[in-house]
Amino acid sequence: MILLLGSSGYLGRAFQTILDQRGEKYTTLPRSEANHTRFSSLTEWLRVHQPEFVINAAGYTGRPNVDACEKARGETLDGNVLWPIALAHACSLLEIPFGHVSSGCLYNGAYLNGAHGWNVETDLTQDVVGEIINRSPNMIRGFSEDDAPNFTFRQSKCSFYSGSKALAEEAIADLGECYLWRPRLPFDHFDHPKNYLSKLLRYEKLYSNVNSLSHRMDFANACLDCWKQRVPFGIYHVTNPGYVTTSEVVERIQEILRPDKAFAFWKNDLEFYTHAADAARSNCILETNKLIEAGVQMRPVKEALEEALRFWKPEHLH
Ligand SMILES: NC(=O)c1ccc[n+]([C@@H]2O[C@H](COP(=O)([O-])OP(=O)(O)OC[C@H]3O[C@@H](n4cnc5c(N)ncnc54)[C@H](OP(=O)(O)O)[C@@H]3O)[C@@H](O)[C@H]2O)c1
Ligand SMILES: Cc1cn([C@H]2C[C@H](O)[C@@H](COP(=O)(O)OP(=O)(O)O[C@H]3O[C@@H](C)[C@H](O)[C@@H](O)[C@H]3O)O2)c(=O)[nH]c1=O
Repeated sequence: MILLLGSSGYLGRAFQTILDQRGEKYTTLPRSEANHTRFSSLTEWLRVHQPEFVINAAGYTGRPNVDACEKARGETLDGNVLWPIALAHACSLLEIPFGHVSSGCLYNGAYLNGAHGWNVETDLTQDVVGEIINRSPNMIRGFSEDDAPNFTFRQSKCSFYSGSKALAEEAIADLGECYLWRPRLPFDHFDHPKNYLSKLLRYEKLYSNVNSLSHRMDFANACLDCWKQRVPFGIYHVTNPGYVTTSEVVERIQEILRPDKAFAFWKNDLEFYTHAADAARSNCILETNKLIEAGVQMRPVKEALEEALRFWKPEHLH
C-alpha cells in the first residue's frame, strides 16, 4: 500500500487520479487525522500501517500565489520545512522509501552560451527573453540536478517560499531512500486557480518570461514511474522537456482557445514588482535528461501545452 499525503491539494489530487487510474492500492492521511509535524504520532501511524512507499504532496504554497508566504512565514516553515523533515526522519527510521514534492523554483535563470562560454544568466529581462527566442537551442541549456540551487536563503535574492523549499531539500536529501521531485508551474486542461494557463488567462497583465513547465498529470505519472520502475533514489527535475516564453504560450492560447482575448504585458520587471508581486519570482529552465535516462518518459512541453488548450475545461464545467 502507498501512503499519499497532501491528497486534498492541487498536485495531491493529480496523484490520486493517477493512482486510481493505475489501480494502485493506496491510502491517504489528511492533516485533520494526524498532526503531521509530530514525529512520534507519525512514526506510530507508519509503524502500524506499514506503507511500502510514501508520497508527500503536502506543503504550503500561499494563495493566490507565493506572495502570501512572505507574510505567513510560520505556516510556510511548518508545511515546507518542519513537516518534510519529520516525515523524512520517520520514514528513514522505519526504512520506508518516500518521494517528496519539492520545486524547481530553487533555481533562477538559464545557461547561455556566449563569447566567454557557458554562463548562468539570472536576469531574464524581456530583452534576454527576446534573445533566447532567437538563439539556436544549442546555445541555451537549463540547470541539471548537479547544479546547486541559486534561488535560496543562501543567496541574496529569493522568495520566502523558495527558501523554505530549498531548506527542506538540504535537510532531507541524504535521509533514507528518497526521491526529491522538482516540478515547475503546473498546468493541464482543467481550469483552476493554480493552473499556470488559468493564471495567464486571469492576471490583469502578464510578466514576460521563460520557464520550464510541468503538465500536472504527466508529473504525477512520472513520479509514480520513478517508484514503480525503481529508478535510483535522488533528485529529479520532473518537467516536460523544453521551455516556453510567456509570449509563446499566449500565442497558443489565442490560436487555440481564446482568439478574442487581448493580453497586456507589464513593461519591465520594475513595473511588475511595483504593481503585481511582492516576492521575487524564480524563472528558470530545467534539464530533464536525468529522468529520461533513468527510463521515465515525459512528452515535450509544447505538445503537452497544445493538448491542454485543445481539451480545455473551464472551471464551472468540472
Ligand atoms: N502548485 C504549484 O504551482 C507547485 C509547483 C511546484 C511545487 N509545488 C509543491 O507541491 C506541493 C503541493 O502543492 P499544491 O499546489 O498541491 O498545494 P495545495 O493545493 O495548497 O495543497 C497543499 C496540501 O498540503 C496540505 N498542507 C498544507 N499545509 C500543510 C502543513 N503545514 N502541514 C501538512 N500539510 C499541509 C494541505 O492540506 P489541507 O487540505 O489540510 O490544508 C493540502 O493537502 C507543495 O509542497 C508545493 O511546494 C507546487
Ligand atoms: C502575479 C503575476 C504573475 N504572473 C506570472 C508570473 C509567473 O510566470 C506566473 C505564475 O505566477 P504566480 O501566480 O505569482 O505564481 P507563483 O510564483 O506563486 O507560482 C509558483 O507557485 C509555487 C507554489 C510553485 O512552486 C511554482 O512552480 C509556481 O507554480 O504568472 C503574471 O504574468 N502576472 C501577474 O500579475
